Amino acid sequence: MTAWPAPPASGPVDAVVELPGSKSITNRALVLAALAEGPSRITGTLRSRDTDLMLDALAALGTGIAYSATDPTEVTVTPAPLHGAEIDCGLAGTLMRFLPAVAALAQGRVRFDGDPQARTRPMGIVLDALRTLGAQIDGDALPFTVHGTGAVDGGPVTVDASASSQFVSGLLLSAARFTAGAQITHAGRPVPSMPHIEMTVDMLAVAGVPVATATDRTGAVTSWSVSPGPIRAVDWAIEPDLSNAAAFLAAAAITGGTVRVPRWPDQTTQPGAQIVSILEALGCRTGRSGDGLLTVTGPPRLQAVDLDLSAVGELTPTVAALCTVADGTSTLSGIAHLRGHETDRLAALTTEITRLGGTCTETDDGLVITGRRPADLTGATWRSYADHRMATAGAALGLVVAGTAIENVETTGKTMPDFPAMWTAMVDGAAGPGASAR
Ligand SMILES: O=C(O)C1=C[C@@H](OP(=O)(O)O)[C@@H](O)[C@H](O)C1
Ligand SMILES: C=C(OP(=O)(O)O)C(=O)O
Repeated sequence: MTAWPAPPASGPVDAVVELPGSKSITNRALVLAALAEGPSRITGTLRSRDTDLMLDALAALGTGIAYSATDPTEVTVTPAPLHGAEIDCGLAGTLMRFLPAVAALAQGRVRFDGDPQARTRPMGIVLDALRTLGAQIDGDALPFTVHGTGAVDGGPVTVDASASSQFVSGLLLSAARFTAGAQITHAGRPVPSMPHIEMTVDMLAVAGVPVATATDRTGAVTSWSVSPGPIRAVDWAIEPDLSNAAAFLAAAAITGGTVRVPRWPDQTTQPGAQIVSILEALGCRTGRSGDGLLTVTGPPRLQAVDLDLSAVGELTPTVAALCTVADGTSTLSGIAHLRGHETDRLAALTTEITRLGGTCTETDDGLVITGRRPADLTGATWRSYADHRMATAGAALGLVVAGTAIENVETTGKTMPDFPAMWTAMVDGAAGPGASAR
């Protein structure tokens, strides 16, 4: 595979970028639809590797999946009795953490596996929790097998979700279908990516499943309780993916240009929405018009930031790329759990930023990055580590560091159907599916 020469920006970019649907909302909607009382129609479905693997997995388990003949983002999901299957999780956290509970509700043997890198992602906690709730499972990491009996007892369970919020979301999504529901208590260091649990709770509420929560002394939610009951069928309209939007908005920030994203939701549980305040802290101007058009304009020089990214860890590669060229030393903290993401993102970012001549060091729970002017950095081949967000972060630096090439840019297909074409269209106005230069 030859590396993709990241297009350099000849000046400030000026573009409108139309983003496909959210990975996190799509995969939650699909799971809820498969467990619902009747058929659900999903529009704006993200069609990418992570979501297509979810569609394939649910179909393999017996769920009816029908695609519109005219719109690939419109899918009708018809629940059916679930049976044994082979499930390929790829590298998707949302599959490996959301589907074991669904598999335990199936009748039959459900074998899970995924990419080589997926086998090292933390899984034991969610599998142990399911065993406590009555499921029979062989294994503690991918590959593992769930011996579904058609029912899960449910009840109280304590988990340490400090390595991933997905442990809690994965139990919550199926909990209403457990015989006794589930009462989940977190015990351990703080749970990262809390907005993603709020997204799960919010979507369950829309599907008629209330989640009762309780907080600890610091005010952090540490327990979630779901009573047994039906999951309502819902016609879901998926919002644009704001975490993927962040990569494109970074192009405005890093080139001193302007990028506009239509359909920016007014209210959302997507943590990616926080990129707006992060870009403001870096020195960008932002604005939102009444029709939902978000505009971000970059400054002549970005300024360093000191940010706790624990709630929005998936934005880290994008933010780290911007800090690499910001004026001053930035500290990004609260993100030790990124060592268990698609790759060890703290190590990967440190290695690749250093490769370009930047200064980045790892701390216990984050990164310290001393910015350089782009002219003081040197183009090189930026490695992706099969991580879509590493690839897009490298592309952002490639706008201003001539000679940057991205190894395995195809890995962006995990959550973006056609990133290279969209990115190129944003930079130079060539025809692309979702981006255009103004
Ligand atoms: O539930 C979800 O959709 C996600 C939760 C988060 O995982 P972690 O809590 O493991 O960071 C996030 O990083 C991931 O991209 C998507
Ligand atoms: C951590 C991420 O993905 P996953 O859903 O595979 O955990 C991500 O998309 O940044």
